[in-house]
Amino acid sequence: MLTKREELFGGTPDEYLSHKEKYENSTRKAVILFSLLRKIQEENNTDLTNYRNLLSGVLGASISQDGSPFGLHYIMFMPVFMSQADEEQQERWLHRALNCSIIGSYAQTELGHGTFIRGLETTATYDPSTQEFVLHSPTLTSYKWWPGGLGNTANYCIVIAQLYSKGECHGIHSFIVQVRDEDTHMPLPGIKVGEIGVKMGLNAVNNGFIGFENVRIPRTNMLMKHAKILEDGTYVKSKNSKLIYGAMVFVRVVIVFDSVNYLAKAITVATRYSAVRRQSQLKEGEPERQILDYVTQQDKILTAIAGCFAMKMNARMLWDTFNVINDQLHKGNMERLGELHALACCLKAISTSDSSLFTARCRVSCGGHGYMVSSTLPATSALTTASCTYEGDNTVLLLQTARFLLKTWRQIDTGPLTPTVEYLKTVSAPGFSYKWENSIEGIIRGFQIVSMKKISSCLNLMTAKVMSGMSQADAWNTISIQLVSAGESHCRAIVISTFHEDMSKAMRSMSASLAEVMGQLVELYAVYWTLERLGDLLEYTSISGADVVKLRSWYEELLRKIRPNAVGLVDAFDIIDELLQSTLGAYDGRVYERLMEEALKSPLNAEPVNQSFHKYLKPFMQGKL
Ligand SMILES: CCCCCCCCCC(=O)SCCNC(=O)CCNC(=O)[C@H](O)C(C)(C)COP(=O)(O)OP(=O)(O)OC[C@H]1O[C@@H](n2cnc3c(N)ncnc32)[C@H](O)[C@@H]1OP(=O)(O)O
Ligand SMILES: Cc1cc2nc3c(=O)[nH]c(=O)nc-3n(C[C@H](O)[C@H](O)[C@H](O)COP(=O)(O)OP(=O)(O)OC[C@H]3O[C@@H](n4cnc5c(N)ncnc54)[C@H](O)[C@@H]3O)c2cc1C
Repeated sequence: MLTKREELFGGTPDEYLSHKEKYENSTRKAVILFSLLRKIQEENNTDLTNYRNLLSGVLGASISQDGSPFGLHYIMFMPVFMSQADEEQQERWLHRALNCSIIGSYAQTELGHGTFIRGLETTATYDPSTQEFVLHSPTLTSYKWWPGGLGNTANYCIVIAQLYSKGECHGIHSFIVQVRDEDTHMPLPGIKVGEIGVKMGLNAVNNGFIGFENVRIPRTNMLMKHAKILEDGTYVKSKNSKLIYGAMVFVRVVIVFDSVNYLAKAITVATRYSAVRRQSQLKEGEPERQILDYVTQQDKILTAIAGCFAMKMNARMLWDTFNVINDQLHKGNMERLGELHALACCLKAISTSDSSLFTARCRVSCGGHGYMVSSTLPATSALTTASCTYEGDNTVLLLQTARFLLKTWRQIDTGPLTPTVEYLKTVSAPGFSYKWENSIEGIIRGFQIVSMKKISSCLNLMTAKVMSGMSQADAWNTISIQLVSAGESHCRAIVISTFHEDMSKAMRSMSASLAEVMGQLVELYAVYWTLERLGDLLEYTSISGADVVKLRSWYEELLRKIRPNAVGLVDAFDIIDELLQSTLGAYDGRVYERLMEEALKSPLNAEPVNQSFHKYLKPFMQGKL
């Protein structure tokens, strides 16, 4: 009798399963895991606060490196319900979703549209004679494409469609639609649903497509917490049209935590392997060195560790900010919605692009063995690059942040600013003077000045172009590279200052030795990004060549100091081997034995001579083909 653990982590490695077998196996494992999660849920009432803990349980423990067919059910279907459905609808469906007696997905993106959601083509036309909506996919490009779990798993999904009533279009709204029979799982009439095929990664997520041929759903299937359609077809608008976007903000907040989880896996593998792997002699005649002793290796990996800790603290800040503002939104106070959207956008963009960049570095830092699927680094790389696209393409999200920053800058003199942007006022105040200094505080100030000057320069450029006769939209597009850069600089200033402030607070309750190591990570992160963004700092601050020389030695000194604690730092993530799923990163360090053990599991090693020898090779080599 297999234990739960063996059931979850045993069997043929996913990499040797067919696409279909991989899905079936991940569904089998998901059912085991989510039955356990369902038990946890039954012990606690689940609202948005502890919902995130539950969700990070889902994400952190998503046991297959290829994701899970139930992921979207937890990540979007339920949060959208909690934020967009009215009391009666939550009563009707939420409990069933929470105990997984229905499995949902979230269908927004279409073949033809992902970013520009106001351009979505799926329609929901209200028919007052039957008090129903008619859902329809008018074109091939209107087919929903990408929704996780929709291919073969979900029997319900939330569909985002253009709402028409009395001949008028009221824009995109959310609808709950049953897509498969709850008993037979057959697609319901008028519904064409399937799976989109093999992807670069996440091949257990079961991303699907769906098209509607005049499918009728009751009026009360429109999620009506904000906007409504009355029985006679009267449209009641939402207090704020942007509230429909709310779920995307929540998921972006979760993605920041998720990018930390993925990066923690990659650096655990790369760091442990770099402590085990010995290669080359530093001095003639000496034994070969641990590759972690090479400063170039430390440059790749220790900066990733610092980045992981930095983003973890910023994820917590974002979650706290989300909760504060979400409470205000529930009370009808929309004042900080724009700030929350801008913060969620830039932190989602920067956390995922950093995670993708550092994970790719971890892969190459492990040489050829880092290219083995059994190292888990290729799959983690495929995961992190996907996160730069889903829940909003990173470029587009940084432009959203820039849009908010320009609006803020235009109003800089009209009153106090909200917390995440009040530094703009400080560093632009008359009489504010600043001279570069090689210190954490000096670096934070420097990044804040760069951000402020970029935003100000973008606004001046936009104004000049519009004054010269260019349209607002063309001026925006012309300088959009600088707008993205302004969004990134703003985010980097926030990440460094949050890491420094929150870590300084945490260090007060640490032992002196631990506090020293944590302080070194903060310095390493700040100095690394200073050296990475030297161009901006030279353009907008008084940093000098002499400062840069000193920064470089400071950086190298930090790598030397952190090196002895590198393995201890990643062990602190405490990722069990079954979740790490890595021949290179397993806790026992038996790298070579594990590589060989995994290789022997390859079906190609089941027999000494593969059948292709007799069918192809031998006749070929004998000139008979
Ligand atoms: C956890 C990880 C596991 C894996 C899970 C994978 C899940 C993936 C699931 C998905 O991918 S679901 C699909 C996700 N799709 C997107 O994120 C689409 C991205 N596109 C957009 O969000 C919008 O199209 C975009 C913001 C880019 C532009 O929309 P609009 O053209 O309506 O906005 P516009 O730029 O004109 O701005 C209109 C106003 O809305 C505001 N706004 C836009 N999005 C908002 C938002 N989300 N929240 C609050 N406000 C928002 C914006 O700030 C602005 O306010 P102001 O007028 O006051 O300046
Ligand atoms: C693994 C994965 C899972 C997903 N899961 C889901 C899901 O469950 N449900 C769902 O609804 N969707 C899902 N998606 C879809 C995802 O949300 C979209 O892919 C994403 O929103 C980007 O849209 P797009 O693919 O149409 O890219 P596009 O918007 O076409 O972007 C392509 C390029 O155009 C650029 N671009 C687009 N608009 C602008 C602009 N205004 N200014 C400047 N540049 C621009 C982008 O920067 C990018 O470089 C998933 C995607 C992936 C990869």
